[in-house]
Amino acid sequence: MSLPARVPSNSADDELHPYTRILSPRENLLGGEPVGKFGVPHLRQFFEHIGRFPSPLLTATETHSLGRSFIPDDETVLVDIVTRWGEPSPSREYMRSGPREFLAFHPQTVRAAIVTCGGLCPGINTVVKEIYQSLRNIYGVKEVHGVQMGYRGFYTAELDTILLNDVYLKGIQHRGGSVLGTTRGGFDLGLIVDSIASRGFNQVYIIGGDGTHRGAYKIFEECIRRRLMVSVVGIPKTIDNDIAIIDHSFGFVTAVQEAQRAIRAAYVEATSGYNGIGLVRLMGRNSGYISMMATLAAGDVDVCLIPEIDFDLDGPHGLLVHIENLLRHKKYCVIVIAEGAGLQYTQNAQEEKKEVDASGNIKMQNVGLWLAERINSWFSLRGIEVNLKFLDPTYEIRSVPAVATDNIMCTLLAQSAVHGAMAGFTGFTCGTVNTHHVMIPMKEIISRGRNRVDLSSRMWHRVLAATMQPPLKNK
Ligand SMILES: Nc1ncnc2c1ncn2[C@@H]1O[C@H](COP(=O)(O)OP(=O)(O)OP(=O)(O)O)[C@@H](O)[C@H]1O
Ligand SMILES: O=P(O)(O)OC[C@H]1O[C@](O)(CO)[C@@H](O)[C@@H]1O
Ligand SMILES: [Mg+2]
Repeated sequence: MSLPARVPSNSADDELHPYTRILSPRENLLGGEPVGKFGVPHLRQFFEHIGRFPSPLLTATETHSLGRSFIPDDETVLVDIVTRWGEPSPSREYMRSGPREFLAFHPQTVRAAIVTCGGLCPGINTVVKEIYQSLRNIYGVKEVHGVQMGYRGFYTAELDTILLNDVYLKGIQHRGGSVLGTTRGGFDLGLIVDSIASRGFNQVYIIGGDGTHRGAYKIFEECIRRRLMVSVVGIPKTIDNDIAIIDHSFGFVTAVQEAQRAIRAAYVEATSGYNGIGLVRLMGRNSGYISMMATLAAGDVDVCLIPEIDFDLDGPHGLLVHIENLLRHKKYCVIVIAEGAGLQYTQNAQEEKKEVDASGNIKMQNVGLWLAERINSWFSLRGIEVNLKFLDPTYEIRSVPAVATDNIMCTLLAQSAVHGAMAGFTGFTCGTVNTHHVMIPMKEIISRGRNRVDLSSRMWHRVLAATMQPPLKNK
Protein backbone atom coordinates (compact mmCIF):
# COMPACT_ATOMS: atom_id res chain seq x y z
CA MET A 1 0.00 0.00 0.00
CA SER A 2 1.43 3.38 -0.94
CA LEU A 3 1.94 5.94 1.80
CA PRO A 4 -0.43 8.91 1.91
CA ALA A 5 0.96 12.13 0.48
CA ARG A 6 2.46 14.41 3.11
CA VAL A 7 1.19 17.93 2.86
CA PRO A 8 3.05 20.53 4.91
CA SER A 9 0.76 22.64 7.03
CA ASN A 10 0.68 25.87 5.10
CA SER A 11 1.41 24.70 1.62
CA ALA A 12 -2.21 25.06 0.50
CA ASP A 13 -3.27 28.44 -0.85
CA ASP A 14 -1.75 30.66 1.78
CA GLU A 15 0.74 33.02 0.33
CA LEU A 16 3.94 32.18 2.16
CA HIS A 17 5.97 34.81 3.85
CA PRO A 18 9.52 34.67 2.48
CA TYR A 19 10.80 33.89 5.96
CA THR A 20 8.59 30.86 6.29
CA ARG A 21 9.50 29.30 2.99
CA ILE A 22 9.11 25.56 3.32
CA LEU A 23 12.16 23.65 2.25
CA SER A 24 11.46 20.70 0.03
CA PRO A 25 12.40 17.29 1.43
CA ARG A 26 15.29 17.28 -1.03
CA GLU A 27 16.66 20.56 0.27
CA ASN A 28 16.30 19.23 3.76
CA LEU A 29 18.25 16.14 2.88
CA LEU A 30 20.98 18.16 1.22
CA GLY A 31 21.09 20.60 4.10
CA GLY A 32 21.29 17.88 6.74
CA GLU A 33 18.82 18.72 9.48
CA PRO A 34 15.33 19.73 8.49
CA VAL A 35 15.04 23.49 8.80
CA GLY A 36 11.81 25.39 8.83
CA LYS A 37 10.00 22.27 7.72
CA PHE A 38 6.23 22.45 8.02
CA GLY A 39 6.47 26.22 7.97
CA VAL A 40 7.77 26.77 11.50
CA PRO A 41 10.53 29.35 11.19
CA HIS A 42 13.88 28.64 12.82
CA LEU A 43 16.51 31.23 13.70
CA ARG A 44 18.94 29.23 11.60
CA GLN A 45 17.10 30.41 8.50
CA PHE A 46 17.94 34.04 9.21
CA PHE A 47 21.28 34.02 11.00
CA GLU A 48 24.50 32.50 9.81
CA HIS A 49 26.08 31.96 13.17
CA ILE A 50 23.85 30.17 15.52
CA GLY A 51 24.66 28.12 18.57
CA ARG A 52 24.27 24.38 18.89
CA PHE A 53 24.36 23.33 22.50
CA PRO A 54 23.50 19.92 23.91
CA SER A 55 20.31 19.99 25.90
CA PRO A 56 20.74 19.70 29.66
CA LEU A 57 18.32 16.81 29.34
CA LEU A 58 21.14 14.96 27.57
CA THR A 59 23.80 15.75 30.09
CA ALA A 60 22.01 15.98 33.44
CA THR A 61 20.44 12.55 33.27
CA GLU A 62 20.36 12.23 37.03
CA THR A 63 17.74 14.99 37.29
CA HIS A 64 16.11 14.56 33.91
CA SER A 65 15.34 11.06 32.80
CA LEU A 66 14.14 12.35 29.44
CA GLY A 67 17.08 10.94 27.51
CA ARG A 68 14.91 8.90 25.22
CA SER A 69 12.07 11.38 24.89
CA PHE A 70 13.56 13.96 22.56
CA ILE A 71 11.29 14.87 19.71
CA PRO A 72 12.87 14.77 16.25
CA ASP A 73 12.01 17.70 13.99
CA ASP A 74 10.29 15.47 11.48
CA GLU A 75 7.85 14.03 13.99
CA THR A 76 4.45 15.45 13.18
CA VAL A 77 0.82 15.36 14.18
CA LEU A 78 -1.80 14.85 11.49
CA VAL A 79 -4.72 17.22 11.23
CA ASP A 80 -7.15 14.92 9.46
CA ILE A 81 -7.29 11.77 11.50
CA VAL A 82 -10.65 10.48 10.39
CA THR A 83 -10.23 8.40 7.29
CA ARG A 84 -11.82 5.63 5.27
CA TRP A 85 -10.13 2.37 4.67
CA GLY A 86 -8.52 2.15 1.26
CA GLU A 87 -8.85 5.84 0.40
CA PRO A 88 -5.74 8.02 0.15
CA SER A 89 -5.67 10.38 3.11
CA PRO A 90 -3.37 13.30 2.51
CA SER A 91 -3.41 15.40 5.64
CA ARG A 92 -1.86 18.60 6.76
CA GLU A 93 0.52 18.06 9.62
CA TYR A 94 2.21 20.12 12.29
CA MET A 95 5.55 19.72 14.02
CA ARG A 96 5.22 17.97 17.32
CA SER A 97 6.28 20.06 20.31
CA GLY A 98 8.74 18.84 22.85
CA PRO A 99 12.36 18.90 23.93
CA ARG A 100 15.02 18.89 21.23
CA GLU A 101 18.44 17.33 21.65
CA PHE A 102 20.27 20.50 20.67
CA LEU A 103 19.56 24.06 21.62
CA ALA A 104 20.13 27.28 19.71
CA PHE A 105 20.54 29.24 22.95
CA HIS A 106 23.01 28.54 25.70
CA PRO A 107 20.79 28.73 28.81
CA GLN A 108 23.12 31.20 30.49
CA THR A 109 22.68 33.70 27.67
CA VAL A 110 18.89 33.63 27.74
CA ARG A 111 16.98 36.74 28.83
CA ALA A 112 13.34 35.85 28.49
CA ALA A 113 10.28 38.08 28.66
CA ILE A 114 6.66 37.08 29.24
CA VAL A 115 3.70 39.31 28.40
CA THR A 116 -0.05 38.74 28.74
CA CYS A 117 -2.45 40.66 26.46
CA GLY A 118 -6.17 40.96 25.75
CA GLY A 119 -9.00 39.86 28.04
CA LEU A 120 -8.60 37.61 31.04
CA CYS A 121 -8.77 33.85 30.73
CA PRO A 122 -8.58 31.22 33.48
CA GLY A 123 -5.06 29.80 33.62
CA ILE A 124 -2.98 32.79 32.49
CA ASN A 125 -1.08 32.75 35.77
CA THR A 126 -0.33 29.06 35.40
CA VAL A 127 1.16 29.64 31.96
CA VAL A 128 3.32 32.48 33.30
CA LYS A 129 4.56 30.39 36.19
CA GLU A 130 5.21 27.31 34.06
CA ILE A 131 7.19 29.25 31.43
CA TYR A 132 9.35 30.58 34.24
CA GLN A 133 9.70 27.15 35.87
CA SER A 134 10.45 25.33 32.63
CA LEU A 135 13.14 27.85 31.71
CA ARG A 136 14.66 27.70 35.17
CA ASN A 137 14.14 24.09 36.25
CA ILE A 138 14.62 22.29 32.96
CA TYR A 139 17.17 24.54 31.26
CA GLY A 140 18.81 26.50 34.07
CA VAL A 141 17.88 29.93 32.65
CA LYS A 142 18.48 32.67 35.23
CA GLU A 143 16.64 35.69 33.85
CA VAL A 144 12.94 35.64 33.16
CA HIS A 145 11.18 39.02 33.11
CA GLY A 146 7.49 39.81 33.34
CA VAL A 147 6.19 42.64 31.15
CA GLN A 148 3.36 44.48 32.87
CA MET A 149 -0.03 45.39 31.43
CA GLY A 150 0.25 43.87 27.98
CA TYR A 151 2.13 45.28 24.99
CA ARG A 152 2.31 48.79 26.38
CA GLY A 153 4.43 47.45 29.27
CA PHE A 154 7.37 47.11 26.90
CA TYR A 155 7.70 50.85 26.53
CA THR A 156 5.75 52.64 29.28
CA ALA A 157 8.07 54.24 31.83
CA GLU A 158 5.95 53.60 34.92
CA LEU A 159 5.46 49.95 33.99
CA ASP A 160 8.92 48.59 34.54
CA THR A 161 9.49 44.91 33.85
CA ILE A 162 9.62 42.55 36.82
CA LEU A 163 12.43 40.05 37.31
CA LEU A 164 10.41 36.94 38.10
CA ASN A 165 11.32 34.75 41.04
CA ASP A 166 9.84 31.91 43.08
CA VAL A 167 8.44 34.21 45.76
CA TYR A 168 6.63 36.44 43.27
CA LEU A 169 5.07 33.47 41.50
CA LYS A 170 4.27 31.35 44.55
CA GLY A 171 0.74 29.93 44.40
CA ILE A 172 -0.37 32.10 41.47
CA GLN A 173 -1.72 29.05 39.63
CA HIS A 174 -4.56 29.02 42.13
CA ARG A 175 -5.60 32.59 41.29
CA GLY A 176 -7.67 34.01 38.47
CA GLY A 177 -6.50 37.03 36.49
CA SER A 178 -2.98 37.86 35.42
CA VAL A 179 -0.28 38.73 37.95
CA LEU A 180 1.43 40.71 35.22
CA GLY A 181 -1.70 42.63 34.28
CA THR A 182 -3.22 42.67 30.82
CA THR A 183 -4.72 45.38 28.61
CA ARG A 184 -6.20 46.01 25.22
CA GLY A 185 -4.68 48.51 22.78
CA GLY A 186 -1.22 50.01 23.23
CA PHE A 187 0.52 48.19 20.40
CA ASP A 188 3.43 50.30 19.15
CA LEU A 189 5.62 48.00 17.08
CA GLY A 190 8.65 50.30 16.88
CA LEU A 191 8.73 50.99 20.61
CA ILE A 192 8.10 47.34 21.52
CA VAL A 193 11.00 46.09 19.42
CA ASP A 194 13.22 48.98 20.61
CA SER A 195 12.50 47.77 24.12
CA ILE A 196 13.22 44.12 23.26
CA ALA A 197 16.55 45.19 21.77
CA SER A 198 17.59 47.57 24.52
CA ARG A 199 16.70 45.16 27.32
CA GLY A 200 18.48 42.33 25.53
CA PHE A 201 15.51 39.98 25.50
CA ASN A 202 16.19 37.02 23.21
CA GLN A 203 13.08 34.97 23.98
CA VAL A 204 9.67 36.64 24.07
CA TYR A 205 6.64 34.64 25.20
CA ILE A 206 3.37 36.31 24.23
CA ILE A 207 0.17 35.01 25.81
CA GLY A 208 -2.97 36.26 24.08
CA GLY A 209 -5.81 35.85 21.65
CA ASP A 210 -6.30 36.55 17.95
CA GLY A 211 -5.46 40.26 18.22
CA THR A 212 -2.39 39.56 20.31
CA HIS A 213 -1.18 37.08 17.70
CA ARG A 214 -1.50 39.65 14.93
CA GLY A 215 0.79 41.85 16.99
CA ALA A 216 3.14 38.98 17.86
CA TYR A 217 3.66 38.12 14.21
CA LYS A 218 4.60 41.74 13.48
CA ILE A 219 7.10 41.61 16.36
CA PHE A 220 8.59 38.42 14.92
CA GLU A 221 8.97 40.02 11.48
CA GLU A 222 10.41 43.23 12.88
CA CYS A 223 12.97 41.35 14.99
CA ILE A 224 14.15 39.51 11.87
CA ARG A 225 14.22 42.74 9.86
CA ARG A 226 16.42 44.36 12.51
CA ARG A 227 18.64 41.26 12.71
CA LEU A 228 17.72 40.60 16.32
CA MET A 229 18.19 36.96 17.23
CA VAL A 230 14.98 36.63 19.22
CA SER A 231 12.58 33.70 19.49
CA VAL A 232 9.03 35.04 19.44
CA VAL A 233 6.51 32.51 20.71
CA GLY A 234 2.72 32.75 20.98
CA ILE A 235 0.64 30.93 23.56
CA PRO A 236 -3.04 31.01 22.54
CA LYS A 237 -5.42 32.35 25.15
CA THR A 238 -9.12 32.56 24.43
CA ILE A 239 -12.21 31.61 26.33
CA ASP A 240 -14.17 32.28 23.14
CA ASN A 241 -12.34 29.49 21.26
CA ASP A 242 -12.02 31.86 18.32
CA ILE A 243 -8.41 30.98 17.43
CA ALA A 244 -8.13 28.84 14.31
CA ILE A 245 -6.48 25.43 13.98
CA ILE A 246 -6.11 24.50 17.66
CA ASP A 247 -8.58 22.21 19.45
CA HIS A 248 -9.19 24.94 22.02
CA SER A 249 -7.04 26.98 24.35
CA PHE A 250 -6.62 26.80 28.10
CA GLY A 251 -9.44 28.46 30.04
CA PHE A 252 -12.19 27.38 27.68
CA VAL A 253 -13.23 24.34 29.73
CA THR A 254 -13.20 26.43 32.90
CA ALA A 255 -15.40 29.08 31.30
CA VAL A 256 -17.88 26.45 30.13
CA GLN A 257 -17.83 24.90 33.59
CA GLU A 258 -18.42 28.26 35.29
CA ALA A 259 -21.27 29.05 32.89
CA GLN A 260 -23.09 26.02 34.30
CA ARG A 261 -23.83 27.91 37.50
CA ALA A 262 -25.77 30.58 35.65
CA ILE A 263 -27.64 28.06 33.51
CA ARG A 264 -28.51 25.99 36.58
CA ALA A 265 -29.78 29.11 38.36
CA ALA A 266 -31.81 30.07 35.28
CA TYR A 267 -33.33 26.60 35.21
CA VAL A 268 -34.23 26.70 38.92
CA GLU A 269 -35.80 30.14 38.56
CA ALA A 270 -37.66 29.21 35.37
CA THR A 271 -39.05 25.95 36.71
CA SER A 272 -40.15 27.54 39.99
CA GLY A 273 -41.96 30.55 38.55
CA TYR A 274 -45.28 30.90 36.71
CA ASN A 275 -44.44 30.79 32.98
CA GLY A 276 -40.82 31.11 34.00
CA ILE A 277 -38.21 32.12 31.43
CA GLY A 278 -34.55 31.82 32.38
CA LEU A 279 -32.37 33.87 30.05
CA VAL A 280 -28.57 33.60 30.28
CA ARG A 281 -26.14 35.73 28.33
CA LEU A 282 -22.64 34.31 27.90
CA MET A 283 -19.44 35.74 26.45
CA GLY A 284 -18.57 35.15 22.83
CA ARG A 285 -18.75 38.16 20.59
CA ASN A 286 -17.89 36.47 17.31
CA SER A 287 -17.90 32.77 18.08
CA GLY A 288 -20.58 30.89 19.96
CA TYR A 289 -18.49 28.03 21.36
CA ILE A 290 -19.00 28.86 25.04
CA SER A 291 -22.77 28.96 24.60
CA MET A 292 -22.78 25.85 22.45
CA MET A 293 -20.71 23.73 24.84
CA ALA A 294 -22.37 25.14 27.96
CA THR A 295 -25.74 24.20 26.46
CA LEU A 296 -24.58 20.68 25.74
CA ALA A 297 -23.10 20.34 29.22
CA ALA A 298 -26.17 21.66 31.01
CA GLY A 299 -28.70 19.45 29.26
CA ASP A 300 -31.67 21.62 30.21
CA VAL A 301 -31.50 24.46 27.71
CA ASP A 302 -34.37 24.94 25.26
CA VAL A 303 -32.88 27.54 22.95
CA CYS A 304 -29.23 28.32 22.22
CA LEU A 305 -28.56 31.46 20.18
CA ILE A 306 -25.06 32.08 18.86
CA PRO A 307 -23.50 34.68 16.55
CA GLU A 308 -23.24 32.14 13.74
CA ILE A 309 -27.00 31.68 13.40
CA ASP A 310 -29.40 34.05 11.82
CA PHE A 311 -32.77 33.90 13.58
CA ASP A 312 -36.10 35.66 13.15
CA LEU A 313 -37.67 37.18 16.22
CA ASP A 314 -41.19 37.75 14.93
CA GLY A 315 -43.39 35.76 12.58
CA PRO A 316 -44.96 32.30 12.87
CA HIS A 317 -41.59 30.53 12.93
CA GLY A 318 -39.69 33.18 14.88
CA LEU A 319 -38.21 32.99 18.37
CA LEU A 320 -41.11 34.68 20.21
CA VAL A 321 -43.72 32.23 18.93
CA HIS A 322 -41.36 29.38 19.78
CA ILE A 323 -41.06 30.65 23.36
CA GLU A 324 -44.83 30.89 23.59
CA ASN A 325 -45.12 27.27 22.40
CA LEU A 326 -42.58 26.16 24.96
CA LEU A 327 -44.47 27.91 27.75
CA ARG A 328 -47.71 26.34 26.61
CA HIS A 329 -46.26 22.83 26.59
CA LYS A 330 -43.58 22.88 29.29
CA LYS A 331 -44.64 25.87 31.41
CA TYR A 332 -41.07 27.20 31.45
CA CYS A 333 -38.07 27.64 29.18
CA VAL A 334 -34.34 28.25 29.41
CA ILE A 335 -32.55 30.34 26.78
CA VAL A 336 -28.80 30.79 26.37
CA ILE A 337 -27.64 33.65 24.18
CA ALA A 338 -24.06 34.51 23.23
CA GLU A 339 -23.19 38.19 23.45
CA GLY A 340 -22.62 38.46 19.68
CA ALA A 341 -25.87 36.75 18.68
CA GLY A 342 -28.66 38.73 17.02
CA LEU A 343 -26.27 41.47 15.94
CA GLN A 344 -28.63 42.38 13.11
CA TYR A 345 -31.14 43.55 15.75
CA THR A 346 -28.82 45.24 18.22
CA GLN A 347 -26.63 47.07 15.76
CA ASN A 348 -27.84 49.53 13.26
CA ALA A 349 -26.40 48.37 9.96
CA GLN A 350 -26.55 51.92 8.62
CA GLU A 351 -24.55 53.22 11.50
CA GLU A 352 -21.34 54.47 9.98
CA LYS A 353 -19.17 54.89 13.03
CA LYS A 354 -19.27 51.86 15.26
CA GLU A 355 -17.85 52.20 18.74
CA VAL A 356 -14.68 50.16 19.23
CA ASP A 357 -12.47 49.32 22.22
CA ALA A 358 -8.78 50.17 22.50
CA SER A 359 -7.85 47.13 20.37
CA GLY A 360 -10.37 47.95 17.65
CA ASN A 361 -12.94 45.31 18.68
CA ILE A 362 -16.52 46.49 18.04
CA LYS A 363 -18.38 47.26 21.26
CA MET A 364 -21.71 45.53 21.38
CA GLN A 365 -25.02 46.42 22.97
CA ASN A 366 -26.17 43.99 25.65
CA VAL A 367 -28.17 41.51 23.57
CA GLY A 368 -29.54 39.85 26.73
CA LEU A 369 -31.15 43.06 27.96
CA TRP A 370 -32.50 43.71 24.49
CA LEU A 371 -34.01 40.22 24.22
CA ALA A 372 -35.45 40.34 27.74
CA GLU A 373 -37.19 43.58 26.85
CA ARG A 374 -38.55 42.17 23.57
CA ILE A 375 -39.85 39.00 25.24
CA ASN A 376 -41.51 40.90 28.09
CA SER A 377 -43.22 43.41 25.83
CA TRP A 378 -44.38 40.72 23.39
CA PHE A 379 -46.11 38.70 26.14
CA SER A 380 -47.41 41.80 27.86
CA LEU A 381 -49.08 42.91 24.59
CA ARG A 382 -50.81 39.55 24.49
CA GLY A 383 -51.86 39.74 28.12
CA ILE A 384 -49.86 36.64 29.02
CA GLU A 385 -48.08 36.69 32.36
CA VAL A 386 -44.46 35.56 32.18
CA ASN A 387 -41.68 35.70 34.76
CA LEU A 388 -38.42 36.34 33.05
CA LYS A 389 -35.15 36.17 34.99
CA PHE A 390 -32.08 37.47 33.20
CA LEU A 391 -28.68 36.17 34.31
CA ASP A 392 -25.58 37.83 32.97
CA PRO A 393 -22.42 36.24 34.40
CA THR A 394 -20.10 38.21 32.04
CA TYR A 395 -16.67 38.37 33.72
CA GLU A 396 -17.47 35.69 36.29
CA ILE A 397 -16.75 32.93 33.78
CA ARG A 398 -13.28 34.19 32.92
CA SER A 399 -11.96 35.63 36.18
CA VAL A 400 -11.96 32.35 38.09
CA PRO A 401 -8.90 30.12 38.51
CA ALA A 402 -8.51 27.35 35.95
CA VAL A 403 -9.99 23.91 36.60
CA ALA A 404 -7.57 20.98 36.76
CA THR A 405 -7.70 20.01 33.07
CA ASP A 406 -7.05 23.59 32.04
CA ASN A 407 -4.18 23.90 34.50
CA ILE A 408 -2.62 20.79 33.03
CA MET A 409 -3.05 22.23 29.54
CA CYS A 410 -1.37 25.47 30.69
CA THR A 411 1.60 23.51 31.98
CA LEU A 412 2.01 21.55 28.77
CA LEU A 413 1.62 24.61 26.55
CA ALA A 414 4.21 26.50 28.58
CA GLN A 415 6.66 23.63 28.36
CA SER A 416 6.09 23.31 24.62
CA ALA A 417 6.73 27.03 24.20
CA VAL A 418 10.00 26.85 26.14
CA HIS A 419 11.28 23.70 24.40
CA GLY A 420 10.57 25.28 21.01
CA ALA A 421 12.22 28.60 21.83
CA MET A 422 15.30 26.99 23.39
CA ALA A 423 15.71 24.92 20.22
CA GLY A 424 15.67 28.14 18.16
CA PHE A 425 12.19 28.01 16.66
CA THR A 426 10.46 31.36 16.36
CA GLY A 427 7.30 32.90 14.91
CA PHE A 428 5.27 29.96 16.11
CA THR A 429 2.31 29.31 18.36
CA CYS A 430 1.89 26.34 20.65
CA GLY A 431 -1.37 24.51 20.70
CA THR A 432 -3.12 21.19 20.68
CA VAL A 433 -4.29 19.60 17.47
CA ASN A 434 -6.18 16.37 17.97
CA THR A 435 -5.07 16.57 21.63
CA HIS A 436 -1.36 16.49 20.70
CA HIS A 437 0.89 19.44 21.39
CA VAL A 438 2.27 21.03 18.23
CA MET A 439 4.10 24.10 16.95
CA ILE A 440 2.02 26.02 14.44
CA PRO A 441 3.46 28.74 12.20
CA MET A 442 2.08 31.97 13.67
CA LYS A 443 1.45 33.21 10.14
CA GLU A 444 -1.03 30.40 9.69
CA ILE A 445 -2.84 31.17 12.93
CA ILE A 446 -3.45 34.77 11.88
CA SER A 447 -4.20 34.12 8.24
CA ARG A 448 -6.91 31.56 8.91
CA GLY A 449 -9.27 34.12 10.41
CA ARG A 450 -11.53 33.42 13.35
CA ASN A 451 -12.63 30.00 14.41
CA ARG A 452 -16.43 29.93 14.32
CA VAL A 453 -19.04 27.29 14.98
CA ASP A 454 -19.75 25.25 11.87
CA LEU A 455 -23.51 24.97 11.65
CA SER A 456 -23.22 21.82 9.57
CA SER A 457 -20.99 20.14 12.15
CA ARG A 458 -22.06 17.18 14.22
CA MET A 459 -21.45 19.24 17.37
CA TRP A 460 -24.03 21.86 16.41
CA HIS A 461 -26.38 19.07 15.37
CA ARG A 462 -25.98 17.62 18.89
CA VAL A 463 -27.09 20.98 20.30
CA LEU A 464 -30.16 20.96 18.08
CA ALA A 465 -30.91 17.40 19.21
CA ALA A 466 -30.59 18.45 22.86
CA THR A 467 -32.64 21.65 22.65
CA MET A 468 -35.03 20.57 19.91
CA GLN A 469 -35.00 24.17 18.73
CA PRO A 470 -36.39 24.74 15.23
CA PRO A 471 -34.51 26.82 12.63
CA LEU A 472 -36.30 29.98 13.92
CA LYS A 473 -36.62 31.29 10.38
CA ASN A 474 -39.85 32.20 8.63
CA LYS A 475 -38.43 31.19 5.26
N1 LIG B 1 -3.86 43.77 14.01
C1 LIG B 1 -3.12 44.00 15.09
N2 LIG B 1 -1.82 44.36 14.98
C2 LIG B 1 -1.07 44.59 16.08
N3 LIG B 1 -1.53 44.49 17.33
C3 LIG B 1 -2.80 44.14 17.52
C4 LIG B 1 -3.68 43.88 16.42
N4 LIG B 1 -4.90 43.57 16.91
C5 LIG B 1 -4.79 43.64 18.25
N5 LIG B 1 -3.53 43.97 18.61
C6 LIG B 1 -3.05 44.16 19.97
O1 LIG B 1 -3.10 42.93 20.68
C7 LIG B 1 -3.51 43.15 22.02
C8 LIG B 1 -4.68 42.30 22.37
O2 LIG B 1 -5.70 42.40 21.37
P1 LIG B 1 -7.24 42.19 21.71
O3 LIG B 1 -7.64 43.19 22.71
O4 LIG B 1 -7.96 42.17 20.42
O5 LIG B 1 -7.29 40.81 22.47
P2 LIG B 1 -7.06 39.34 21.98
O6 LIG B 1 -5.61 39.04 21.94
O7 LIG B 1 -7.80 39.10 20.70
O8 LIG B 1 -7.70 38.53 23.18
P3 LIG B 1 -9.26 38.28 23.48
O9 LIG B 1 -9.43 36.81 23.32
O10 LIG B 1 -9.44 38.73 24.86
O11 LIG B 1 -10.05 39.08 22.50
C9 LIG B 1 -3.78 44.63 22.17
O12 LIG B 1 -2.67 45.23 22.80
C10 LIG B 1 -3.93 45.11 20.74
O13 LIG B 1 -3.49 46.45 20.57
O1 LIG C 1 -14.62 43.87 28.51
P1 LIG C 1 -13.42 43.31 27.92
O2 LIG C 1 -12.30 43.11 28.87
O3 LIG C 1 -12.99 44.05 26.71
O4 LIG C 1 -13.75 41.83 27.45
C1 LIG C 1 -14.91 41.46 26.80
C2 LIG C 1 -14.64 40.42 25.78
O5 LIG C 1 -13.67 39.50 26.12
C3 LIG C 1 -13.99 38.22 25.59
O6 LIG C 1 -14.24 37.36 26.62
C4 LIG C 1 -12.83 37.64 24.91
O7 LIG C 1 -11.79 37.53 25.84
C5 LIG C 1 -15.22 38.44 24.75
O8 LIG C 1 -16.10 37.37 24.70
C6 LIG C 1 -15.83 39.64 25.41
O9 LIG C 1 -16.64 40.38 24.58
MG1 LIG D 1 -9.88 38.74 20.33
